[in-house]
Amino acid sequence: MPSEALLSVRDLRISFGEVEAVRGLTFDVRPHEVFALVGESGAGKSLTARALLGMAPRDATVGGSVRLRDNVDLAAERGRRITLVPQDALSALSPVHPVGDQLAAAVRSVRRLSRREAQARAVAALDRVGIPDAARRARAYPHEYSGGMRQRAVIAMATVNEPDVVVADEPTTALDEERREQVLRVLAEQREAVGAALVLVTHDLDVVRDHADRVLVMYAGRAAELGPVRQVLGRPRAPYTAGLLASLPQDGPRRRLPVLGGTPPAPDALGPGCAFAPRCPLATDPCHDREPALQAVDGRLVACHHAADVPDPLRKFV
Ligand SMILES: Nc1ncnc2c1ncn2[C@@H]1O[C@H](COP(=O)(O)OP(=O)(O)OP(=O)(O)O)[C@@H](O)[C@H]1O
Repeated sequence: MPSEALLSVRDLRISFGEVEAVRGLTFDVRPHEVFALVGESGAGKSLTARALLGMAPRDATVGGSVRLRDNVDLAAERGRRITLVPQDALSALSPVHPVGDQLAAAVRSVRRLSRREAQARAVAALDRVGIPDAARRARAYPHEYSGGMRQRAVIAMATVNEPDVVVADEPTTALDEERREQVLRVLAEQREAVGAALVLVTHDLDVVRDHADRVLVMYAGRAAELGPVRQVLGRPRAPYTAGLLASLPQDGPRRRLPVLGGTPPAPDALGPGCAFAPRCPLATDPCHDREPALQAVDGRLVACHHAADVPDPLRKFV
């Protein structure tokens, strides 16, 4: 896998007034990889994902930098070299235009093509994502699509212009389990077909394990652990990652053990120490006093004073 970064994020900070919700993230997204952002609700995943597209909320102050290779302007490349698959497909589609017209408009926004040519590309894109009878369905409106079909249409929209990076923000949250798998499969197929990298935002470690190459585990707006999925999930070095892993079902997809007690802190209630310390079984005095820096341990980066002591999660934390 080429190591030159496609997208470089340096010391990304996103704040609302005095409150910092994303607190200094640094990472690269490499060509063709699937890079997962994982963490509990409120960790800052969506804010980070949006910042990658230059789409932070209006009232947010954004510090640090996000750069695409070649140093091009992110906002200008949104929809072209970097695209979004949002959580809620309806929000990405206009209710007043047929789906095919919306795709054709996306095509014509970056290529000089006739309406007919763009429409043909739109139908082909819908066909590729598995919309049955695509030529007819292209003339239908979003409300005439099922939830799974809408999400696939949004994937078609995000990949039709063959971007370098697709950012998918919890693309399957609104779907039932069967459709979830279908949509993830379609997303993987389309990403491969156009040769894009994928930034996949999820709170689900099963999805990370099955679909991602590298993972950034976020906690309270910071990186807890960052590295190849096999290393990070195979032998976590951040107690937070270990706790998340131990919460995975042991004998069936529906059972989640309540291993990680407590809830993440609100961004306006952080103390001087490690944000995870109040929930961490390994926490000692230094953890409450000073935030750990990211350090390289065992082929990944970890922010933990006890990175070297984190036990096998499934023995110790359950
Ligand atoms: N517009 C906003 N104004 C103020 N605070 C915000 C705003 N948007 C997000 N936040 C805060 O920033 C933090 C991170 O939010 P974000 O949506 O990125 O979390 P997340 O990890 O994506 O969670 P979820 O899985 O629930 O979507 C949260 O505490 C949230 O309350």
